Amino acid sequence: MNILDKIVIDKRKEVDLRKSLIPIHQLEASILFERKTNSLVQKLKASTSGIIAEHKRRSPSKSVINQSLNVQDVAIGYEEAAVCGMSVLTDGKYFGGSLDDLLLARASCNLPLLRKEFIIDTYQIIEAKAYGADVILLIGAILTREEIKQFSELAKSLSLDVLLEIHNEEELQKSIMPSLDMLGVNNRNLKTFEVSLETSKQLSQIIPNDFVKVSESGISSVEAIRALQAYGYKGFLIGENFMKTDNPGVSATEFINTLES
Ligand SMILES: O=C(O)c1ccccc1NCC(=O)[C@H](O)[C@H](O)COP(=O)(O)O
Repeated sequence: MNILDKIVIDKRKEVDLRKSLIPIHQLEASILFERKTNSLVQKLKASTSGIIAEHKRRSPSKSVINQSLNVQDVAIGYEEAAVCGMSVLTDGKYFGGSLDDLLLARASCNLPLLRKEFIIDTYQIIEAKAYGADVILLIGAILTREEIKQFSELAKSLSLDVLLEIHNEEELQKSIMPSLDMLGVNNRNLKTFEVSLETSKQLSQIIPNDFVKVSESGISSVEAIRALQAYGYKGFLIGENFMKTDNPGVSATEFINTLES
């Protein structure tokens, strides 16, 4: 069983519990649910750097990355760095995140916020909007085509952007549909945890140009971004490289300054 299978088994239990504690109508009545969202895809299209900076305390591949920072400071730092958007991991068991992290990030910055989660139920999309997200992630490896359609259409009806993540051609062919905004190629092999930017380079040729292309995971240098830009990538999701430092905002600022110089 790979790590995604394990995560999904736990996630189903977690979502069932959350549903029994907070009914959907309560989420829909929250102040944030009605707010106007901020589009990540528009920011990426207009940007020369395309950085989506992640808040990530730990992960299955790296265990501890940084447990000593608070999410508000990280969000403020990323906004000062002028990143295009912030990704907030909300999974607790494997990544040490929470929906409170999303709420605190929302209260601390005006960046487009991606709820980085293993979405397996429409309930989590309603939650994403109610806790301040502008974008949801859908993972091709854990969803059927019917689920991707249902989930992405619900997200669009709530004015949320949709980032669909793939690891290979099969997931891409299964998932392509007009209700997606961005196609993200994850460079991390979830069986071995090895990262290879070749995955993004190889899959770029078969991603239709209607979608903004995002490269995810294992990006730690400006040279890597320049190489990926040549393959049509407009977005770059970076977690560990910023979060392993004492000040992720400063690290992102230096990175973007180098990239744009
Ligand atoms: O990061 C992991 O170990 C991981 C394991 C299993 C499923 C997902 C995982 N990561 C989620 C992500 O997509 C990354 O946090 C994101 O792309 C940033 O990656 P990085 O820059 O390498 O921290």
